[in-house]
Amino acid sequence: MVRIAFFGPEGTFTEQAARNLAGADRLFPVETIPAAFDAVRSGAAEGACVPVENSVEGPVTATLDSAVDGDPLVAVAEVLLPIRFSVLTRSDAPDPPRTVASHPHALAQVRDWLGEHLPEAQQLVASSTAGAAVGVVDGEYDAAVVAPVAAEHYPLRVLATDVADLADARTRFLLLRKPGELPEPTGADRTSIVVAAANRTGSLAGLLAELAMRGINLTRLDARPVKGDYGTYRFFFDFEGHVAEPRIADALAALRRRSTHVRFLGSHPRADGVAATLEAGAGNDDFTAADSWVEAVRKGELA
Ligand SMILES: O=C(O)C(=O)Cc1ccccc1
Repeated sequence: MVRIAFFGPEGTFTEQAARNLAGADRLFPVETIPAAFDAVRSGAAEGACVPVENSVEGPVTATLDSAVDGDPLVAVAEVLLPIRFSVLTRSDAPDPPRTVASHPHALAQVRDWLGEHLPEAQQLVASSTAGAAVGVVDGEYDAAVVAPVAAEHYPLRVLATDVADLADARTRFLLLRKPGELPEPTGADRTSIVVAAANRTGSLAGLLAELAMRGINLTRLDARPVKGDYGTYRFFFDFEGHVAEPRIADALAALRRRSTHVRFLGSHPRADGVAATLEAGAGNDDFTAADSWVEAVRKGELA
């Protein structure tokens, strides 16, 4: 049976995302995001579900760092979840709670709500939202900010539901596998890569120009420091399109010529189904026709 590791424990938003992507039967929790990657790398799981970015806090840095730190994995699917929180407490905890714990991305998304409703509670960082719920059960914290589904997993009292500072907060999650057959292009795809840019004038601009010239629309750009090499960065690019399409393949080849450190992180359908923007001359047929023209020139058939 295909087993899918998710960033747990049970009751995280990532579990909800993994259910949407792969069904509920074959999932198992691991404690950290790097452990989810390692489960696939070691063969303990065939896939892993991890959060990658949210609309309030931005990138999930543990996911970006895990994508470059070991053997390559690729994203084959994604899901976008609207994020609203519940706040859970133990029935014998102080009222109001003196401490409230959660994943840092969750705390960032309920800062105003906590300021208004639990202004005295000390905010503590937990490994995940559900990890915070476990901490409340164990008496480590008084309250936890969690995914609504966590209330089904842990014997805790619901203090509040539907909590969110921003009404349309969303998080995007990825399903990762070892490199292999890629998902078919759909016309509404996303490609992800990570590139090491040299520390010299214009090197990032040069990488971006390769995409812009080919009419490729960027959907995300994040920088992460290269550990142990102060002042150097890797750049994570997400852009519209699939590596099976000539403009994307052409751009990847150009990036590869500019930087020997390019890692392909996957081409897969977008969860929001938004079709790729196609500039005039950047379609598959345009590339095929242009290649045929060059071929004819080479053969001396055209001038
Ligand atoms: O901790 C969780 O439940 C996660 O899956 C990570 C996360 C945290 C906050 C919002 C969305 C995802």
